[in-house]
Parts: sequence; C-alpha cells; structure tokens
Amino acid sequence: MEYLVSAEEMRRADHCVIEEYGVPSLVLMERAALASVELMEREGFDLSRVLVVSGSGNNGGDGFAMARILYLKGIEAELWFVGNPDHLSKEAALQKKICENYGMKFVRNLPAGEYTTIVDAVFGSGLSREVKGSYREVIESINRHPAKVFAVDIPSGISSDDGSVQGTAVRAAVTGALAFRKLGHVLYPGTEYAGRTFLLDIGITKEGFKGQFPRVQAPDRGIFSLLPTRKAFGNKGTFGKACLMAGSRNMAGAAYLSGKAAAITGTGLVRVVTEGCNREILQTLFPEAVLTTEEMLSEETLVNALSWADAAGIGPGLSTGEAAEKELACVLTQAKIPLVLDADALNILSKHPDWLKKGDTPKILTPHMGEMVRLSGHSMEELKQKPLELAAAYAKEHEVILVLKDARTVVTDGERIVLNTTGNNGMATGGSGDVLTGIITGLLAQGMAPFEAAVSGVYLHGLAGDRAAENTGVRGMLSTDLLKELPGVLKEG
Ligand SMILES: NC(=O)C1=CN([C@@H]2O[C@H](COP(=O)(O)OP(=O)(O)OC[C@H]3O[C@@H](n4cnc5c(N)ncnc54)[C@H](O)[C@@H]3O)[C@@H](O)[C@H]2O)[C@@H](O)CC1
Ligand SMILES: Nc1ncnc2c1ncn2[C@@H]1O[C@H](COP(=O)(O)OP(=O)(O)O)[C@@H](O)[C@H]1O
Ligand SMILES: [K+]
Repeated sequence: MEYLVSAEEMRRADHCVIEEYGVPSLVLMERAALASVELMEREGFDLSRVLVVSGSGNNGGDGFAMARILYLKGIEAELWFVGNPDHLSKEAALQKKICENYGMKFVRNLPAGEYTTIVDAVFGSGLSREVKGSYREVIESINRHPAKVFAVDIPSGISSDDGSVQGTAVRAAVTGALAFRKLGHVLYPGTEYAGRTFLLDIGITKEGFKGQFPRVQAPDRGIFSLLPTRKAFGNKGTFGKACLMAGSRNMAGAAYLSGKAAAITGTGLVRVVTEGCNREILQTLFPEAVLTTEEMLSEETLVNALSWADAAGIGPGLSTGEAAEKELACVLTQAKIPLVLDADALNILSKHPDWLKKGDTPKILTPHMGEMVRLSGHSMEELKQKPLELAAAYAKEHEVILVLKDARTVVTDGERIVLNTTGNNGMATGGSGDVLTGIITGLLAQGMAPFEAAVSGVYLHGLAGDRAAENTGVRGMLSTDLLKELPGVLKEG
C-alpha cells in the first residue's frame, strides 16, 4: 500500500532525512526541481516561454531551482517572486540569489497571454492558513491565464491534510507530488485542482518515518497478492460458501447483483436467501446460485443458511419492514461467521443502534454518506469535512470495520485507515453498492481476514468501475457492467 501523508507527517520525514540522516536540504531541493522539470517535459508542456511563480518558503525554493534548470537548458524562463522577502526560507533565499546571479529576468505581474507554461511554486505543504490579499490575487491571475499550469508538490491553496480549498487555489493541469502523495492530492476537491498527479522520488523514503508510519494508506496493485490463492486440487467446497440475504418484493435486482458479484469473485458456492416472489427471476438470471426462498423467512431457515455459509452479506434491497427487522435481528444474534451489513440492514440499525452489540462475529458495515448520517448522527457537512476521523471514531466505538462509501471510500477498523483511489463517478448508479457487498462477502467466504477483504473488495470494485468507464463510458455504465468487468480485473492480478 502507498502512504498518503499529512503536512505534519511530511515535515517529520523531511526533518528526519535532513537533520538525522544528514542529507542536505539543497540536495533534496535540486532533486525535486530536476524531477519536476523532467515531468513537465514528459507531459508535453510547451516550454517556449515559462513563468515560475515563487513564494518565500521551500516550495518557492523548488520553483527558483526549476527556473534556473530551465534557463540553463536555453529555455526562456522568467520569475515572479510573490512572497514576503523578509520571510524567505534559507534555501529559497539562496535559490533566488542564484537566479539573480545568473541575471535571470524577474517580472512584477502576470501579463495576459505571454507565457505558454506557468509553474506554481507559491505554497506547498507549508500552507498554514487561508489565502488572502495579494496572494489571492496572484492565484486568481494564474487561474485566469491561458498557459498550462504545473504545480510543484501541491497546487497552492490546497490543504495537504484534507484537500480543502483554503480561500482560493491554483487549478493545475499536472502536479508533481514530492516524495509522497499528500491526503490533499487524493481527497476532493484537492484531487481535481491537482489535475494529473505524478509521484516524484526526491530521496525521502519511508525510512524517514523511523518506524512511526503515516496514519493513512491507499491500496495499490499489491492488493492482488492478498487475494485468496486457488489450490489446483480445490473444489467448490474449499473455495468458500457465501450467503447473500438480499432483495424483497420489487427488489430482485439487489439479490442478483450482490449474489453474482460474490460468485464471480471466486466463491465456490453462493446461496441467495430472499422472498419467494423473487425465485423465478433469480433462477433465470443467476442459475449458478443456490436459492432459499420463503414468503416469510423463518428463524430456522435463516439459522440453517448461516450455518451452511462461511460468510454472509445482508441488506441490499432487503426493505425495512417488520419481517426485515426480524431477519436482521436473527442474523446478528445467531451468526457465527463474518458479516457484511449494507443498505437496508444499516437503515434498520439506525433505528436500533444497540443491535450492533448482538453477537461477537466480525462485522463490516458499508454505508454510503447518507446511510452514515443516519447511523452516526453526524450531519452530512461534518462527515464531508472529516470523513477519515469520523469513520475511524465510529469503527473504534462500535468495534466494527467501516467502509464509508463516497467518491473516495474510507475503510477503517478504528486504528488502520485506508483511502481508496480507484473508481469514478460512473459508479454513482443504482446497484453498484450491492455489487460491493457481494465482492466483500465473497472474499470473506474464501477465508480472507475481514479488514483485508474490505480493503481489497473496495479496491477491486473501483477497478471494475474504471474498466467499465474505459469500455462503456461513465454516462452509460450500469452496475451490471461492474459484474462484466470484474473477472477481467481479477485476471490482472
Ligand atoms: N528541504 C525540505 O524540507 C524540502 C521541501 N520541499 C518543498 O518545500 C515545501 C514546503 O516548504 P515550506 O515548509 O517552507 O512551506 P511552503 O513553501 O509551502 O510555504 C510556507 C511559507 O508560506 C507562508 N504561508 C503559509 N500559508 C500562507 C498563506 N495562506 N498566506 C500567506 N503565506 C502563507 C508560511 O508562513 C511560509 O513562509 C514542499 O511543499 C516542497 O515543495 C522540497 O524542496 C523538498 C525538500
Ligand atoms: N464519484 C464517484 N467516484 C468513485 N466512486 C463512486 C462515485 N460515486 C459512487 N461511487 C461508488 O459507487 C458505489 C455506490 O454505492 P451505493 O451508494 O451503496 O449504491 P447502491 O445503493 O445503488 O447500490 C460506492 O462503492 C461508491 O464508493
Ligand atoms: K505549489
């Protein structure tokens, strides 16, 4: 997994590499500048005429060094120093002096239309307050200019900690994230301001954390190595049994989507437990499933289904009526296997929060933001502002694994926090959460540990969404497209 760092965690790693390991700060800055120039070239920036806009901190220092590197390559690179000369960092002051010594051109404003590329080196991870006054005007003038913008480290005005816009922020086409991606590169709206983001190695590595690692990680292709191995001599019994308690009258699709997702994630056997009215449609759509259908599911039927399974998912399309309430209460009390609770199971839980204490099997809750508002009592605004903190606090308090679904889904057990970066807005379509429930239940049934199953499920679900976006497009894609793409995604590993 990849570390996503806060400004403070980045400062700690910088400090350790410079002060404890003894790598001179200017060496890191030179590497940052060289890697940034190389990235601009690789990304096809038109370097006919470049303006580097530098502030007084080390982000500005990176900018001065980039301007000098471009200038010495024969590129027409000019500088606009917009910082406070009395607050120049030692390194920025030196880099500025070097540019002056070379006789480079400094400008005092941003004439419209004269530059092909603007380098934004006003603020980096040291942004500490809202952008106001002349800085605000500088950033707005960069945004008005037609030149393509390259942001050094992070667009100026974006908080490294949460991706928020601190008053105003530069809209970049490309951002070169130095050493680690900050949370602000990944969280909205920062991620949109950053444009295409590339990670640049400048010599600060995880050794800089000295064992005290950042709190948040993002899953990457390493996830594939966690997936259940398939023994050549395995059979459908050894590849796990998943039970999906889903669907109700007029909601057969939820049972289909979640059940099928569990099956195509590699689960040996899938049982769908649902209302009798869904029998025929499920037999037609999903003949691979074992069905348990009754008009009113009895406790005995539910207990039998649970004792057959290695993992169960409950909630998609379940409805919230009395029968569904009884079903959930029974599952929470009787289950001795890991559970995934989604959709209507969560809506019922919002009315009976003490039910989470029933039973002692691992539980994965997969609310979207609306469901989380009802479950947690926090407002949408609070959740949007602090999704990581509030998700972790909820998971810790209720001793569950929480998958808080949004454009950037958070998975946490209260200690570990994972922020997923796969997926796209095409997945904001009915039933895509049902597919996720099925994937996670399937991974659990195959023996994955609950936290790993939740993280891997969210990652794979997002990748299936990304393949669907490529092949079908975000407007036209449906939840069934996720089912279509998932086998190919699993084959990539
Ligand atoms: N030696 C190092 O530590 C390295 C730092 N690097 C660069 O240094 C950056 C961090 O440098 P700094 O910590 O100096 O911080 P920044 O350069 O991001 O900015 C800090 C400066 O801006 C001021 N400031 C912050 N918010 C402001 C606001 N809203 N309005 C007006 N002024 C504001 C601060 O008082 C300070 O003077 C990174 O983003 C990266 O680009 C890289 O050069 C790699 C090595
Ligand atoms: N803009 C987006 N970017 C990435 N993923 C998204 C976006 N919008 C929705 N998703 C994902 O799509 C899924 C939607 O789930 P959910 O809201 O439960 O749908 P449903 O209830 O219709 O099944 C979640 O996994 C969510 O993270
Ligand atoms: K910047």
